Amino acid sequence: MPVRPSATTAVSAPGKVLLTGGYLVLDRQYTGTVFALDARIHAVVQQLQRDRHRGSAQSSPKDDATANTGADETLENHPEESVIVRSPQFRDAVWEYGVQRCENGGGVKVTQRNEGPKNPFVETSLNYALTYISYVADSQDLGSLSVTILADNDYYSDSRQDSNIDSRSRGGFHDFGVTLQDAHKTGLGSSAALVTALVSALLIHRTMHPDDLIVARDKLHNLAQAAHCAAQGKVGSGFDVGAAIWGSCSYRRFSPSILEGLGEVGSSGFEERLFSAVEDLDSAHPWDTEFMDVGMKLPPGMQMVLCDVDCGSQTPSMVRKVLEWRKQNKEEADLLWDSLQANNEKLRLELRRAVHGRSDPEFEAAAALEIYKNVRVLMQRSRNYLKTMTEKSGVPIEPLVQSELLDTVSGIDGVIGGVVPGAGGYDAVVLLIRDDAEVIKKLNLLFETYQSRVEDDFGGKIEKKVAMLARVILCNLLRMASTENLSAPDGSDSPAATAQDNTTTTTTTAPEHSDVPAPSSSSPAAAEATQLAPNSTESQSKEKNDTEDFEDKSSPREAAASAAATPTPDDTTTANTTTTNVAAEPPTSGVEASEAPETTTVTEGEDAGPELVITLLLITGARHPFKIDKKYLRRRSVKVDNDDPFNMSVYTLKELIWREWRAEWEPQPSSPSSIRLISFGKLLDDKSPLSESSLTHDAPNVIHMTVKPQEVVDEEDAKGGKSYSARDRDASDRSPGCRCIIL
Ligand SMILES: Nc1ncnc2c1ncn2[C@@H]1O[C@H](COP(=O)(O)OP(=O)(O)O)[C@@H](O)[C@H]1O
Ligand SMILES: C[C@@](O)(CCOP(=O)(O)OP(=O)(O)O)CC(=O)O
Repeated sequence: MPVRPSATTAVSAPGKVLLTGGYLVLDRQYTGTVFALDARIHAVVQQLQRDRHRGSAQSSPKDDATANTGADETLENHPEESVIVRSPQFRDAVWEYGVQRCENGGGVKVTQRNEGPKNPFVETSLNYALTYISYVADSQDLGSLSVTILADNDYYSDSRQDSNIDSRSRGGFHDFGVTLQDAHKTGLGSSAALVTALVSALLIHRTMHPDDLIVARDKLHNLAQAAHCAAQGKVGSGFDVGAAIWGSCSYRRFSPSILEGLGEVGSSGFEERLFSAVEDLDSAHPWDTEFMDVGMKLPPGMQMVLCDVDCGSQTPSMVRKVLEWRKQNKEEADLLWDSLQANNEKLRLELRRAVHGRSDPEFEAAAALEIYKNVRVLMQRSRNYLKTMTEKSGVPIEPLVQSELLDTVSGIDGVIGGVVPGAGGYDAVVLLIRDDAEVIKKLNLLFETYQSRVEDDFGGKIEKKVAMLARVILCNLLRMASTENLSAPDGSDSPAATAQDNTTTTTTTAPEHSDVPAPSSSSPAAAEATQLAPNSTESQSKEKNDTEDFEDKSSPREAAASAAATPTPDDTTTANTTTTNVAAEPPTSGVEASEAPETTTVTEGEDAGPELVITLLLITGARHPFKIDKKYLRRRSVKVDNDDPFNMSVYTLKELIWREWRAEWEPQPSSPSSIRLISFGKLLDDKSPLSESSLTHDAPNVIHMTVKPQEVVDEEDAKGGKSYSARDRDASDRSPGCRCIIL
């Protein structure tokens, strides 16, 4: 019996640090400033194959993940569908689920088969993602799946760090040597990144093509929020899931009512309610999350350092207590909340001023110094308000031991300021420092011998300090990469390693980007690439005018686009000391610098006329600016009414792009019609004039560009331009291949 290789989909999502806005952000009246970090959680989903002739399922030798898990993944033992989830960095971290469909539209529910502790975040993610998938897919055959979760090392304090320093510096995934329950979290938001990566991987695996991830971000956000909220007991604002999808931003939460009526998985009609929530179809409760200043970064010359104090705090119980106090002391609390919000906003704007100022050559050193001074003062004020909140609510938000630590580090030359991030407590402190190795050295020296001397007001203790880092990610633009980086600790026979094998195999068919596995030309994969965006789920999703709500007109999509330089996972694990540098600006993709916009000097006296400025964003993350005006058009003999580029059709724009194709991009397609342009989540239609799209005159317009693989074009041609729907396929029909998307 032939054994077919499995498809593999890998998605990773970043962790977060809520610099300011803890507790405030739970209320829609206020916002939180969140930075996405270079520590990521990766979810690798593999299809396990079913032998239809015998009615049983079978995994290929490469798929067989039983070797080091103790779980029996041979599907012959489980004729019904099953999902096996493993976290190979932890002991006994295997969850084996049977999959059932509930009556009366109750959705899909998984039931843990093996003994051992439950994992509510994994279980809820599976329930929500599989319910959604089975609802939108015509085929009811979900197939059986193997899922591997891998977390970048900074998510957990490693008690065996010294002995593992080599593996840390190698950047591999640690084997933490303990159960998940015994692992010490560092507060980077493991559950939010896990849920986001997992539901996204599952959805992409079964319902969409990776290219469509860009346009599906809202949907993935909604599903991840719903799943995380349910698993977490509905206490959070969702800023962590928001950052996992959109990256660093100023976040305003969604109205809780959006998810209130969802009910439990299994309850009658759950699948329809979930679908409606994910697709944003309920006009009475539209999604109203706001992501402002997306792609926010730190000023050049500034770094962010997270110091893990390895103690831990219970955020949900702290939240409950603070909210209770606020309820009982409304006036006083409102005053405090308003003052803190105003201060936090000032801090954000000051950082922003520094970012924009420093990139201007006219910006003077004196101005930079003034901004740093202001940042320091504002961070100190933020701390004062949090201290008041601590005293009033009786919750250890900034307890004395943390105050002592922050005061001590603030005394170091080069430390601009520090706060307790998020809910505060004994998790971590976050510092803004001068981007200088000397400062890091001094911090490391301090931490080596640091001893707390105060008696804590809540009885807490700092037993141990690990200064550890997270580089701030500008934003989390869709990225495709190979899963080669995803090798589980020592696990050559783990699913992650299997994914690597598959990738290697698959990438041999990839003509251009070694990190973008191309579909095999002989497989239906090529068809997958074209069919998904316009299908049911996408077309039903409500199109938002992103710019409307955003303070500085930087919509998630625009800003996602501007984050072309998002580091790939291999950039993310370079820590080689206990303190890692936080780069203020991640390395750029290298294309941008050499690509100055086309400049067009207009003859004196001649009006340059309307001008269309575009930043073309490639799937690799590279950006290319275009400025199209009268002169540009004339030089290329392109005739357009009134020489107005907005009167060009989308197809003419494609032709221009095609004519100016860059060698460093992916291979030039055989015709402009293979180019797909996406603006504000909408595929631009060839025939429409640009004036009918959402492009504006007064800002660079970010347009995402993807190229249809040649096999797709050939297949479409053969079929008279028609592609079949993803819904028409079932699990086993999916093509072999491997894809990895970094959110
Ligand atoms: N690597 C992992 N593999 C599987 N589940 C994980 C992993 N990391 C975290 N989780 C899940 O997330 C939970 C921690 O979530 P939570 O308490 O909200 O902490 P955090 O603040 O890190 O999000 C764990 O109990 C587990 O259910
Ligand atoms: C209190 C909060 O406003 C911020 C909590 O931030 P943390 O970064 O402390 O979150 P956890 O990783 O879940 O502990 C709650 C919220 O907004 O969800």
